[in-house]
Amino acid sequence: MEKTSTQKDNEKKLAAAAAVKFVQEGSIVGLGTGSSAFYAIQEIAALVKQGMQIQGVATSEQTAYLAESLGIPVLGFDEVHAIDITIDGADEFTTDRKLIKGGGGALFREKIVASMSKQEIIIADASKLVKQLGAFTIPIEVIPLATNYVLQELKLIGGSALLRKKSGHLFVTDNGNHIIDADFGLIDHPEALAKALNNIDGLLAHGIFIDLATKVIMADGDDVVYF
Ligand SMILES: O=C[C@H](O)[C@H](O)[C@H](O)COP(=O)(O)O
Repeated sequence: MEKTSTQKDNEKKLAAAAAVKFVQEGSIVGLGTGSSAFYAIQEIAALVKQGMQIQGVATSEQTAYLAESLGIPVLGFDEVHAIDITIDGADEFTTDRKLIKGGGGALFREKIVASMSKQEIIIADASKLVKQLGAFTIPIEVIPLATNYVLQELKLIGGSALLRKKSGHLFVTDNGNHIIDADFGLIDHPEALAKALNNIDGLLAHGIFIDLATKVIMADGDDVVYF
């Protein structure tokens, strides 16, 4: 039976609390984007209130605003060279920690932050666990002038692709770009697809994350499972 949104929220909260236990005094912490990361940010803010020295790096403008409003000092990308630990969500993950991210359109900054992080912890409710990636379409950030070219190239490699809209207008990312949601069906070879996508000019980033997550923490009911 499909869990209610309250049950899913409880799982997100539980996973977030488990992840925040890995945050240490003096850390630079990557702050994810989305409804799961929201709970981690609340927990991190509570640590800051208790006097723990933590500085954040935000994966989106929305997260930067939330973190600052909760009292977490936020550093700019130009102020950091490495991030100790990042806590972020995902749209899908497999037990070998391959992910699809970017449902909220924050994938580019999320990928940069993940790449800069010594530990990238993904938190998720149990609905995000899949045997094979691809039921969730792959978000792709595209430089606006290259949109038609990238749409054509995606078709050539077998994807059906749609430009994301929000309230009737093209979705614009924090970086001033657009998002294409590409459907390749269930993905047999995520590494090969990630490589093919990386080769398309004008495609800034895609939501397949491989070899970036060092841990996935999933809550299923009251149980916390580590991958
Ligand atoms: O762009 C958004 C991010 O990749 C999110 O981490 C992802 O969409 C999961 O979000 P949520 O925790 O709200 O399901």
